[in-house]
Amino acid sequence: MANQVSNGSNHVSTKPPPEPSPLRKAKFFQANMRILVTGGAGFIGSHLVDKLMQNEKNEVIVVDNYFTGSKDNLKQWIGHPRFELIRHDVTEPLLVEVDQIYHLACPASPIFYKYNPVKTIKTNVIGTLNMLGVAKRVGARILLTSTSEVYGDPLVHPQTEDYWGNVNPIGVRSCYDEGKRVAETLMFDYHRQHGIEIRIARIFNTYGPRMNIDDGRVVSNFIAQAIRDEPLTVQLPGTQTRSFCYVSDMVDGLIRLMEGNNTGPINIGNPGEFTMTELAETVKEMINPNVKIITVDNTPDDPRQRKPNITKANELLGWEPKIKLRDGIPLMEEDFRKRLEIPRKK
Ligand SMILES: NC(=O)c1ccc[n+]([C@@H]2O[C@H](COP(=O)([O-])OP(=O)(O)OC[C@H]3O[C@@H](n4cnc5c(N)ncnc54)[C@H](O)[C@@H]3O)[C@@H](O)[C@H]2O)c1
Ligand SMILES: O=c1ccn([C@@H]2O[C@H](COP(=O)(O)OP(=O)(O)O[C@H]3OC[C@@H](O)[C@H](O)[C@H]3O)[C@@H](O)[C@H]2O)c(=O)[nH]1
Repeated sequence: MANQVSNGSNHVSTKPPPEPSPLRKAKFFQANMRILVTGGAGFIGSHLVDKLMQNEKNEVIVVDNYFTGSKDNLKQWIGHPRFELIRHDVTEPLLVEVDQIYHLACPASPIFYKYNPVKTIKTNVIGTLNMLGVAKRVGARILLTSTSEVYGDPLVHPQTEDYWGNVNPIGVRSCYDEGKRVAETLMFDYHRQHGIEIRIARIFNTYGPRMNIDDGRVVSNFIAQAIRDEPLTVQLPGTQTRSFCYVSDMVDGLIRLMEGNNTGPINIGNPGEFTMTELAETVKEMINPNVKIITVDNTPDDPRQRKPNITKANELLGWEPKIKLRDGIPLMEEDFRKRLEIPRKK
């Protein structure tokens, strides 16, 4: 008889195996990895979302309160069947079922994180506790975007991950740097106490297209100033150094860390080190040789030097940055000119 299947016993079934749910054929059901990105409407977050969405097996949920981020950064994904955008503040509890969490939500520019310091520390502490709560409830792996600011004004140079830092606990930057240090502590306590799978990236200064034009960070400031024909404002003394990583390199490093087997903390940054005067001169030379460079007052506790040692990222993740500062600046200039509607002079 057709369709008869014997299982070796006396029982003979005439029924074919059940069809999978018709929902499985729907586009939104094909994902096999659901990923939460907090702060996904921001600068790094939106580039990370772009990369994650390129993989058809990923479904991405962004939560963001739009303090420094914007829906505009995600406009290409809004309405996509594998994408969801939720207006939500991470200081409030969240119930979602996900496999991975990239926890980025936190203002990153010193101007913005100092604007409401109590809110910044709540975001770092309560926000991270809430996201660890999600990870614990659903068994998700969670990656925290910590910062080179956990090294404070570093006395070890370049900075290695085993350096404990030199941080002012009561200064105007503490809401951010101490906030991130507590966030790292919470990550490790949840890991040790509850077995949560954690990943910690210590991100060094990152730049690229989509930064807010008036974000206040140095690369975006200098590029916007050069395009607008305004003096480049080097904060004194100008000899302080930073190391700048292009955003696509950063996103690559974050995904490698999430997918790999190491908890971190791992430095992710570009070791190319520049003084702020050198950066201003480079931007001037590349974008607007007629622009003036002026010096202005600095803010308290500005770190005097910063450069990542990336041996760990290299050995454990096979990662190293590819884009040099001189190759990244023109990519950012193009994006800023488009948004400012100021074309390059012929
Ligand atoms: N860009 C860098 O150079 C750098 C360096 C070190 C660490 N980081 C870290 O990387 C992450 C992303 O930085 P970025 O440069 O993209 O900054 P960003 O300000 O562009 O993005 C942060 C995002 O988080 C959102 N957000 C802030 N508070 C929130 C809250 N309470 N609830 C929900 N959403 C909230 C903002 O609206 C924004 O979309 C941050 O955690 C930052 O500390 C960045
Ligand atoms: O217009 C400006 C702005 C900034 N600066 C200088 O540029 C340097 C870098 O300042 P930024 O504001 O870009 O950034 P910072 O290095 O202070 O903090 C940064 O690094 C670590 C991250 O976690 C933070 O989120 C990020 O903003 C500082 O020495 C600052 O004094 C200028 O010289 N001119």
